[in-house]
Amino acid sequence: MDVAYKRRLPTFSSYPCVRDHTGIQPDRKMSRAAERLRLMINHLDRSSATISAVPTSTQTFTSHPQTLRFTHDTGLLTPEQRLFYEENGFILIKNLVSEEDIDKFRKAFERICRQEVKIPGLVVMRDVAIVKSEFVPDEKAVSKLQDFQEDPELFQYCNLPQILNYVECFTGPNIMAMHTMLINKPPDAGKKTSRHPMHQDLHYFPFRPADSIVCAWTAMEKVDRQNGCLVVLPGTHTGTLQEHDYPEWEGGVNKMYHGVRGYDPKHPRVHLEMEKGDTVFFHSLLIHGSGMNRTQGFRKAISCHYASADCYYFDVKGTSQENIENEVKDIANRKYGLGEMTLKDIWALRGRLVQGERTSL
Ligand SMILES: CC(C)CC(=O)SCCNC(=O)CCNC(=O)[C@H](O)C(C)(C)COP(=O)(O)OP(=O)(O)OC[C@H]1O[C@@H](n2cnc3c(N)ncnc32)[C@H](O)[C@@H]1OP(=O)(O)O
Ligand SMILES: Nc1ncnc2c1ncn2[C@@H]1O[C@H](COP(=O)(O)OP(=O)(O)OP(=O)(O)O)[C@@H](O)[C@H]1O
Ligand SMILES: O=C(O)CCC(=O)C(=O)O
Ligand SMILES: [Fe+2]
Ligand SMILES: [Mg+2]
Repeated sequence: MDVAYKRRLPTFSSYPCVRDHTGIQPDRKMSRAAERLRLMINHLDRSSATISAVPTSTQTFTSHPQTLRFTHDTGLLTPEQRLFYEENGFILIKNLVSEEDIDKFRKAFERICRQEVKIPGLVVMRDVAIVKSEFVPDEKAVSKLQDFQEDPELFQYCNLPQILNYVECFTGPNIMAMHTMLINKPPDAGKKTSRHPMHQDLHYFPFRPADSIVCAWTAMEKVDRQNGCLVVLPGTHTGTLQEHDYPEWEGGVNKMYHGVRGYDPKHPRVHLEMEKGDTVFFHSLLIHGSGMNRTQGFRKAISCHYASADCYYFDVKGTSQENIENEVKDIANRKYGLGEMTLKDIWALRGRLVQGERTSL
């Protein structure tokens, strides 16, 4: 862990993830402070939980009221886990997706790469470093799949009950799967194009509120600093959406891989090293990216962005998101001849209800 981040951490001694920054040990013994917090939270109203005292250490309590703004009480998250997400904007759950499921997703991915199946709406991306070379129908040519909502096997990921149980803690009970990806980060070809610049996913979404949008990202194999694990800037979910643009990287940047403008590489960051099946849930404003893949393997992860079905669309014209909208529109026009379709129509067609009622999105 970065030393700078360690210094920033609160002194709350039972703070989850402090020591290994990789996850919660659900069976870790709760401290007295956390137990008191749990009792307090139990007395609170579900939707507008307000706690009148928050432990800043095992001994002392501040008198400042704090609102639990980012999490819902569904009975699943422990008080420590809720506080962790509230403060950091992400939470890592170990061993959430089974080996069998992941192997099934991997096989489905390979069939798509070999072009044995054709999935409507699916986007197959190649890394910018190899995009001009001859195409071979092999997983080595594919850096990412996007929009697999019409693939019955891959889409099972978005419906996994153990994932949805966590998602509900951030979105509430009506849940839409809005955006799906299988990322196959290739071995870096020497130009660092396998990196994903630091960004906020909200930049891509024409719907709100930001607090009701969460990403589930599951490692399909061991991911570490060597093969380019996720890198997050803890606490940045409490800020606002920043301007995004292509980073000025000598070796080139992948299409639509915008990064936050003026990214400060000295900002404290946390590398999320994960085992196969571990899953991180993170807020749509959390600044994150991933480093280059220094191995010869293709680093695989599967993810879904969920939003509360109660979210609403808005017109991004005149906002910082206009640049990405123009790129998306350009591509959609070239591919499908967009015609009268708006960005909102495209998202509404792509989104799938996975729990509860489709109230708005
Ligand atoms: C929260 C979430 C949304 C965050 C993110 O996912 S950030 C990244 C989002 N990225 C995307 O949505 C990218 C989606 N990708 C795509 O739509 C496609 O892969 C395309 C970039 C349009 C390429 O489509 P494809 O069917 O392969 O079309 P073509 O082979 O005719 O290529 C069209 C022009 O695009 C270029 N291209 C293809 N792949 C890349 C690349 N990786 N980086 C940079 N440029 C690329 C390609 O060279 C071609 O350019 P020209 O020859 O027309 O100049
Ligand atoms: N100018 C930039 N704009 C946006 N994001 C950037 C910029 N420079 C680097 N990043 C991102 O910062 C993160 C860390 O970059 P780096 O290449 O150092 O990753 P790393 O290899 O995981 O770290 P390390 O080399 O310390 O192991 C990556 O997500 C990278 O894409
Ligand atoms: O898997 C990764 O490298 C991160 C991908 C990501 O953050 C994204 O596509 O939005
Ligand atoms: Fe992202
Ligand atoms: Mg580095």
